[in-house]
Amino acid sequence: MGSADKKGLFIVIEGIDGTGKSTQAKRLAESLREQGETVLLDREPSDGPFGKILRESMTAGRLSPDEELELFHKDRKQHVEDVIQPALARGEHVILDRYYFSTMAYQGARGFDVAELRATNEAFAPAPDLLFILDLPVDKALDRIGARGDTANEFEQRDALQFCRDVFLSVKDEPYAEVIDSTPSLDAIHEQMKTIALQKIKA
Ligand SMILES: Nc1ncnc2c1ncn2[C@@H]1O[C@H](COP(=O)(O)OP(=O)(O)O)[C@@H](O)[C@H]1O
Ligand SMILES: Cc1cn([C@H]2C[C@H](O)[C@@H](COP(=O)(O)OP(=O)(O)O)O2)c(=O)[nH]c1=O
Repeated sequence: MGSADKKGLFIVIEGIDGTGKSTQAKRLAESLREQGETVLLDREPSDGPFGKILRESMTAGRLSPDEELELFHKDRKQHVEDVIQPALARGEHVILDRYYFSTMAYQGARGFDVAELRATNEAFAPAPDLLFILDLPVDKALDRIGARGDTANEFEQRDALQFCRDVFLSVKDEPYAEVIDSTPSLDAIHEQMKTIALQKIKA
């Protein structure tokens, strides 16, 4: 398949659990397709072999930090080479629900150096053209996913999610980053993201 004369737009949506990433990613893909755009909607961990092992580990029992990080990198390398870059080259827009900023956040929360994680990933994973950072106070996000567990777990979970929220916000000054306050309604947020994405596509 030859490459298109214009590369697709690489759009990434990040944020802590419960900020609305999956919901908004689907809505945005639908809206862009209604505008006649060709869109690949995807996620990380991916549906590839390494991503499957990672997803299984989320219910079967978390892997060690080192094993988990290695798998996220293997998953992303394969995902970038086999899925993301070929789609962009065909002129398709890619909307990705989580990317290496989640590695910086969640594996950073497990003790890895955030700047090092960023450098390692950017050595093989292209920066997005547009990064939506969905932002919400941790307690509101937890309410949305009904994840108010027992107090011990909750405090630990809240601390980790606050760390993740701060990591996502740490890249807000990048030219490709847009922080989206995720307090308003689903529809209001969708309209905001659709407007920004269409402006970039038409530019
Ligand atoms: N802006 C919003 N207002 C109210 N509820 C929301 C909003 N965005 C998402 N939700 C709800 O919060 C929950 C988590 O949404 P989801 O898209 O799965 O978040 P994420 O993928 O970031 O974990 C879902 O029940 C969804 O309907
Ligand atoms: C992409 C990525 C996800 N994750 C974590 C975040 C999520 O808790 C988990 C699975 O992602 P996801 O399916 O998006 O979970 P949720 O819908 O609950 O947000 O994987 C990492 O730890 N590192 C990464 O690099």
